Amino acid sequence: MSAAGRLWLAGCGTMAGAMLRRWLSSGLDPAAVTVVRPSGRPVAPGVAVHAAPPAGTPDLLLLGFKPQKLAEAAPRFAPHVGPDTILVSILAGVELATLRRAFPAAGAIVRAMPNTPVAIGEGVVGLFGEGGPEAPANATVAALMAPLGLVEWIADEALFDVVTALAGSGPAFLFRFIDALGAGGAALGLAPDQAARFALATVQGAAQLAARAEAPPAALAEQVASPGGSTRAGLAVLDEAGALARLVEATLAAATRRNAEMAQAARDATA
Ligand SMILES: NC(=O)C1=CN([C@@H]2O[C@H](COP(=O)(O)OP(=O)(O)OC[C@H]3O[C@@H](n4cnc5c(N)ncnc54)[C@H](OP(=O)(O)O)[C@@H]3O)[C@@H](O)[C@H]2O)C=CC1
Ligand SMILES: O=C(O)[C@@H]1CCC=N1
Repeated sequence: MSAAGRLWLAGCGTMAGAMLRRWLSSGLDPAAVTVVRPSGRPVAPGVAVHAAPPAGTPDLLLLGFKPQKLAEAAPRFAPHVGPDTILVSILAGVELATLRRAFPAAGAIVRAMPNTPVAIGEGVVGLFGEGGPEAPANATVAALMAPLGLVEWIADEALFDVVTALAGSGPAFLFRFIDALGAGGAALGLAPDQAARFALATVQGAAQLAARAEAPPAALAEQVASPGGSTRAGLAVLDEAGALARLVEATLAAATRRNAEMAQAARDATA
């Protein structure tokens, strides 16, 4: 049995599957886990998989389906959620109030926003719960999330959509940057496969250096850019009229807006 007791995953696709992989590789007993997914596809040795909720009540139910599925799925799971069940939702956008309406009997509800690097214990998990970080259920959730990477509580639920854009979607934006770095090198004559390898290793090394350094990333950039040198010429392009900063802010703003739209759609669908 895990620290969270009997753990049910409602949906086990890309994101919940990544979380489960890390939990299992960090020692979670597969016998404590039940996955409910319409396809009934097997997940991992020892993990029970059902196409519909089986009899019983989990200690912790993780909602891992798409926000658009909430109205359809909630009535199927709600009868299995009681006052001793902690409900954890990774649904982008969907607010605590909507979840509480859909699962009125839940003992506690916590929103969690993970990202796919949790699969290797290098992810980010933002948390927001009904009772604040000190509520007993929230300590259980934080302990469950601990092996996944950086786990932090968010002070204000209104900011959860921004957390989702930055950390939840963030890996996709960085994967694009890795591709763009490689494609840029290839456009200037490098063999595409070599450019792709150099781009990935450069991003990996820079991220690890930044994570270990005491200096902030801006200072590390200055260390690379010799006065009058070539890096400075490249940075000038990224910095011209705040080009990169504006592009990234617009990217996060678009993703944040979409999270709010999905929240509204979930509110409407469950009203
Ligand atoms: N992908 C990501 O990087 C991130 C995703 N999220 C959130 O995670 C959630 C899942 O996204 P993602 O993993 O990408 O999506 P996937 O499409 O990969 O997985 C969706 C899962 O939901 C299951 N499912 C569909 N309908 C139901 C239902 N009625 N009851 C139970 N399970 C159902 C599917 O079952 P089956 O496998 O049988 O088809 C599948 O396992 C979303 O809410 C998203 O906002 C949050 C952070 C990051
Ligand atoms: O794209 C999505 O909607 C989800 C939210 C964060 C990452 N994937």
